[in-house]
Amino acid sequence: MTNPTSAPVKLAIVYYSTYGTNHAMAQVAAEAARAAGAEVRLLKVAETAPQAVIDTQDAWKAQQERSADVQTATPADLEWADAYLFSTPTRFGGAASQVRAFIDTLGGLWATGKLANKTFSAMTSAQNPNGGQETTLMTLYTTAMHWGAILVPPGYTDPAIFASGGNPYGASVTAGGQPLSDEDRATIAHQTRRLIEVTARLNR
Ligand SMILES: Cc1cc2nc3c(=O)[nH]c(=O)nc-3n(C[C@H](O)[C@H](O)[C@H](O)COP(=O)(O)O)c2cc1C
Repeated sequence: MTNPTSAPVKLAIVYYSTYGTNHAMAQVAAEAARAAGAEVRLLKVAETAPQAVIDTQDAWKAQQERSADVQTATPADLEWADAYLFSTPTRFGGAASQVRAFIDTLGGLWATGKLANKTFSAMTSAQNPNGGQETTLMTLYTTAMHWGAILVPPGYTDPAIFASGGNPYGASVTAGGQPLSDEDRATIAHQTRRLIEVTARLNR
């Protein structure tokens, strides 16, 4: 557990979600992080798809409305935080371009060393159980290494990971429009608590 006498860990949860899966994953993480004593900013990245395209899909439009009140991530949020948890749909084996577009705004922070020594963990979802979750997570961890981040993947540090597909790189939901399973929720909560705990130790 985190040390109650130290300052709370500041966690930025940064996600993109077209249909709601990664939004739900981010919400589970936020709940777990707050329960672990962290100060949390739950942040979506800006949409980059044209509204005319979004309007052709009811499910995409519905998710846009559900997340209307969620703050949009800015570089200042990453400067504020000392821990980052990213969550993105898998797109052809990589992160959604909306997430990459946000990452591409971070050059200034990187150049001034403001992304260094932050902790970093990542989650994803894909339509298929072997649809590229691991490669997506690796692309995000590769980016975090360029920042000088301290990677905090879950590994096999909790039985919940085995029950939800056994991905040691990060929570990986098989997305079919269904609500998150209890197993997925437990894995996300564990990954988040571990990120908070490791960050708290570093902060001490
Ligand atoms: C352009 C595009 C590419 C995708 N590529 C993959 C893929 O490579 N493998 C896979 O299993 N699912 C793929 N999917 C399905 C998404 O991963 C799935 O819709 C997403 O995980 C749902 O997350 P969300 O509800 O947060 O949007 C793709 C979807 C889109 C729109």
